[in-house]
Amino acid sequence: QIAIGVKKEVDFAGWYTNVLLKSEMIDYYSVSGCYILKPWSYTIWEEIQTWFNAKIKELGVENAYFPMFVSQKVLEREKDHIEGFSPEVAWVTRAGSSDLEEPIAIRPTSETAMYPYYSKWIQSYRDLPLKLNQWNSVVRWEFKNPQPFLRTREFLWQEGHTAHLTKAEADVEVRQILDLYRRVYEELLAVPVIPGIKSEKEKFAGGLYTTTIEGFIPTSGRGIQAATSHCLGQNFSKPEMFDISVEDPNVPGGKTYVWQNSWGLSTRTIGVMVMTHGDNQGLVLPPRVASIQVVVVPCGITAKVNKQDIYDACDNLAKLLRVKGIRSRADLREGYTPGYKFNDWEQKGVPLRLEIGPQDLAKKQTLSVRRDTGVKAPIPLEDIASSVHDLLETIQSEMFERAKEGYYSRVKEITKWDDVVPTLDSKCVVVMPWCEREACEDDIKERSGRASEPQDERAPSAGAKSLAIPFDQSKWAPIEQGKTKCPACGTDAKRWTLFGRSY
Ligand SMILES: O=C1CCCN[C@@H]1CCCn1cnc2cc(F)c(F)cc2c1=O
Ligand SMILES: [Mg+2]
Repeated sequence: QIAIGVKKEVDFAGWYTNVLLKSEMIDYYSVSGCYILKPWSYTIWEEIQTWFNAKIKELGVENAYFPMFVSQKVLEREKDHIEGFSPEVAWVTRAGSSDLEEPIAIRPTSETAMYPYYSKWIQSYRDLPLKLNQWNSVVRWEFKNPQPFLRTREFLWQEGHTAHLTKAEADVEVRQILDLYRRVYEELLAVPVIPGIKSEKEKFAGGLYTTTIEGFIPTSGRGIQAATSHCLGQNFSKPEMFDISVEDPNVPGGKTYVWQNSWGLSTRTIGVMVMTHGDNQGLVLPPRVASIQVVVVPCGITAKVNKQDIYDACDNLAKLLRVKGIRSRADLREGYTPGYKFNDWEQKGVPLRLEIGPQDLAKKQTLSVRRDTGVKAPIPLEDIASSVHDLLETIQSEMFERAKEGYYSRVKEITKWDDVVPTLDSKCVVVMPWCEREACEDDIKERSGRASEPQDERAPSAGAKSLAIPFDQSKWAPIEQGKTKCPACGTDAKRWTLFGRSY
């Protein structure tokens, strides 16, 4: 079987779907914009779920499940919350041959499904904080061209919805969750992200503020929103919305509306990981989430050697590693050459291959081959489990270091407008001292839409939008309030802000 067939840097979109198909992560599905998640990708989602579930339960979050159907009058409770989104809402209008009395929406997110019941359940401040999460799928009938994991009409995610007595409590939790999201990317997927706050234009309009972790795909030079954690303020608890209030413990007879957060992380995680680490041989999996971390392959089988000895050695090695908690398999398939097997497992992104041939057996060693760098090194079978464990740790951290370099080397500090479009056209993101005025952001999007040199009209490069105002401003020179000017509009700059083309 040929390798991926297209090169990552030549045809990124084609490379991406080929990698997903040849590694058996997905299969296409008969409804457009939907994909089948096969075990090779679903096991990654399970790994993320296991880790994240344990962490949110430490924060006192409990899992629950709300129905996927939302009645029209509930979904459209607050016109302005929903109006921008209504084209994406999918509706059930018929059952069998009979039309429904009134259409029922399939949840695109669950605020409107959940909050009428938050109102019913939360009566006293003793009922706070209420912290529920659900693992489910949501449907958004997007019309932009779909991309597996990144933009699909149904996707898996978790959505957390919490209610607090005070803003201070809500503010703390927003950041606790955002940091868990950062850790999912950086510690499990070896993908670097930049945490920050969204601009007024980019935030969730129904909320008070949106915090985000921003990823970056060097091959396309585009930013990508990796996960979000919103403070909704009292926007959804106020009387004209869902009326979620408790008697105020500090004001006798007083009533206070609860402060809410909502936060989400989706299977977009998997797409970002594939794009970040994949190469022209296919998928490259971070060991931490690989369902098979080590594959052991018998080599050098000829008529002259005792095949069974080699097979037994491979089988025993794989078993020994499994006993030590390393997810390993021996590939003892008959009728396939070692080379065929190498290619197979390289396409599937298995982080480490161990070869055993007659010479290896004689020298009591195995030849290790790293998927991320291709580096080969003999390892003594003595103490093999701890050697392999250490090597997998090294692979994980070096994948992360390389991805960090790929991201941060493409974040360009800009203080003059003329450098913005050329920076975007060179597949980098801009970080600039920005005024944070919404009119300025609209202007930047407009002015950065046209590339600096005439481009193929069919694919005019989309304008830049603000990605995040990083929480950590210490990476750049302090902005002198009242002195440093916004390169786009010349008014006083407030904070360094990331701008870029994005998914
Ligand atoms: O982003 C999150 C995290 C998890 C919980 N929800 C929040 C806000 C979701 C914002 N959003 C995002 N997309 C939507 C699409 C729709 F079709 C629709 F009716 C509503 C929405 C919508 O409210
Ligand atoms: Mg959307």
